[in-house]
Amino acid sequence: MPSPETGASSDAAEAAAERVVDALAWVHVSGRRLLCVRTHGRGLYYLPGGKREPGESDEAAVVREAREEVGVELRPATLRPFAVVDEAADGYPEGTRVRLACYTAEHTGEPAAAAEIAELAWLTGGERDRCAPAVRRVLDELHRRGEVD
Ligand SMILES: Nc1nc2c([nH]c(=O)n2[C@H]2C[C@H](O)[C@@H](COP(=O)(O)OP(=O)(O)OP(=O)(O)O)O2)c(=O)[nH]1
Repeated sequence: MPSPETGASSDAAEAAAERVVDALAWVHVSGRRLLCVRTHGRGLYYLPGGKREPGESDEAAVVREAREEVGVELRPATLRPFAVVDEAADGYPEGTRVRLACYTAEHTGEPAAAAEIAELAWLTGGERDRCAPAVRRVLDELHRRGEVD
């Protein structure tokens, strides 16, 4: 049976872990717009992505999430880190952050809503308010670089 001290510290570790959502996302621009997804039941747009499964690498996780959410195959050899964004997590209790490791990658297939995705949207910088905070940061950077309208 764990001692009270062990119990307390593991509770604290659990609480701390819950305040940061560690996730990955695929950044894909086409026609000067950023590919975004909206999950069923949510109002704001996300980047296609999600959390790693236990023991999964970033590369494997982003490839899997792109396949599950938008039905495309990323080419692992072309994965490049774009940015790691630390922002308020959407859909979690106040104070929760998302640490979103964003990657670009070439792909095959045409993005289409799959699994829990209600719809896709191709967004410009002017549509940033429709996005979760982490996506606003990515859109702002792409707009600043002149890659999205
Ligand atoms: N994919 C993604 N998640 C984001 C963004 N912004 C943001 O706050 N999040 C938060 C909300 C999501 O619930 C969480 C990502 O994890 P997820 O819940 O989609 O993960 P998952 O696909 O592994 O899903 P699950 O098994 O937990 O249902 O991060 C974003 O731009 N993209």
